[in-house]
Amino acid sequence: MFVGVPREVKDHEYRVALTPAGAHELVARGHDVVVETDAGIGSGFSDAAYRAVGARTVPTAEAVWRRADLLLKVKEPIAQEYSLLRPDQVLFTYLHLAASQACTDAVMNSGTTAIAYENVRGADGSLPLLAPMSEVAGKLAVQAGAYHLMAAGGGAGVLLGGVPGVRPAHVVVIGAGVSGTNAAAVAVGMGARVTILDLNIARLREVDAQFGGRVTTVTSNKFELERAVLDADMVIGAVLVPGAKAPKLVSNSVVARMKPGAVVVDVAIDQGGCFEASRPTTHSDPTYRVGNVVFYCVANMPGAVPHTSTYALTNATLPYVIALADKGWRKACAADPGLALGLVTQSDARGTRKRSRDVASVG
Ligand SMILES: NC(=O)C1=CN([C@@H]2O[C@H](COP(=O)(O)OP(=O)(O)OC[C@H]3O[C@@H](n4cnc5c(N)ncnc54)[C@H](O)[C@@H]3O)[C@@H](O)[C@H]2O)C=CC1
Ligand SMILES: CC(=O)C(=O)O
Ligand SMILES: [Mg+2]
Repeated sequence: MFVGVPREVKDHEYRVALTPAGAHELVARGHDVVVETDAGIGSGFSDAAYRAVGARTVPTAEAVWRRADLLLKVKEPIAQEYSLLRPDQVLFTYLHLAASQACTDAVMNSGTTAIAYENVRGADGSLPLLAPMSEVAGKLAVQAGAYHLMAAGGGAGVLLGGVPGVRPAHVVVIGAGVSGTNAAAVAVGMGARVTILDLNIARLREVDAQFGGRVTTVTSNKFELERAVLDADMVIGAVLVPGAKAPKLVSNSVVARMKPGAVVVDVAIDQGGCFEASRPTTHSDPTYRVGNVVFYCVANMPGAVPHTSTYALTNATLPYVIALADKGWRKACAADPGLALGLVTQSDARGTRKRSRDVASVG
């Protein structure tokens, strides 16, 4: 099978979907690997490193998309890539269709068979291809939020950990899943006072045990959410309803009453964000203000630390890539129902059909 890896084109996106080690594995199994020139450079992999393991490098994205039976990406296709989507190809990448009608239309109309990383499930119901990037984004959320909480970063000028005699910042995390608990760990490590909210009490029990009482856990409801957000110096949005748009949990009227100079980091922005005022931003221009509150809503946060993120992502994706390349998507999905859950569009004799699960969630 021809496996293609184009260079990522989203703003400041330096990850790549396959490492030279992954290419080596595929070539050893008899597959042809085609990588766009400089696709790996942002993650520290030269073209020569890919060629050394038997992959070919080609100068244009068009050449990769044209040849590949299995097209590996990191981020969803953006407008300049829509015309490259085609039938008779399997696209394996993050898609986040619930947040983008334009991308949904492009993928559906192209006739491609698309499998979304973020929808693939492990046997235990976990999200094995989302988790590594949620770990990265959760940790980065506090790092980015702490920067923007400084006066020069647009925030109130509060040091996360405080100093003896001065209160630390209050960091509120909405969602106690993978990104939320990783954010809490870094915030605790930096000396902040941390509150974490979730609907899932069993999950809060685990978090309480994990942090030995160092984090305040609160069952999420409108009243408690408002109370926590109004007292926060930093709020991290880390909720997920898999396959659906993020629920809008914090209204503009609550934001208007937040502390001046508070910072919101809405990690859940790739599913639409959990604040009414959230809209996607880029690493080039990561923040905007809503009244006196700074919003940071970068939809590809892990792209900023590609030397970490590319390894973390491809460690998780490679077994699935191998299954898709060795067996083809139909047999691979039949053998692994968790992979089949990632299938969002499929090409058949009558054209592409959209799976109903995601149709419902496009808002
Ligand atoms: N911006 C970026 O660069 C990145 C964004 N993400 C996104 O971060 C979000 C979170 O992902 P994970 O942490 O992996 O999800 P997760 O599934 O591990 O955790 C989500 C948590 O949210 C909770 N939740 C759902 N609805 C809630 C509500 N109404 N109130 C309170 N809690 C609620 C769930 O019970 C769960 O514990 C996803 O949208 C994911 O795509 C992930 C990586 C990078
Ligand atoms: C999960 C995701 O969208 C990212 O890593 O950019
Ligand atoms: Mg994203």
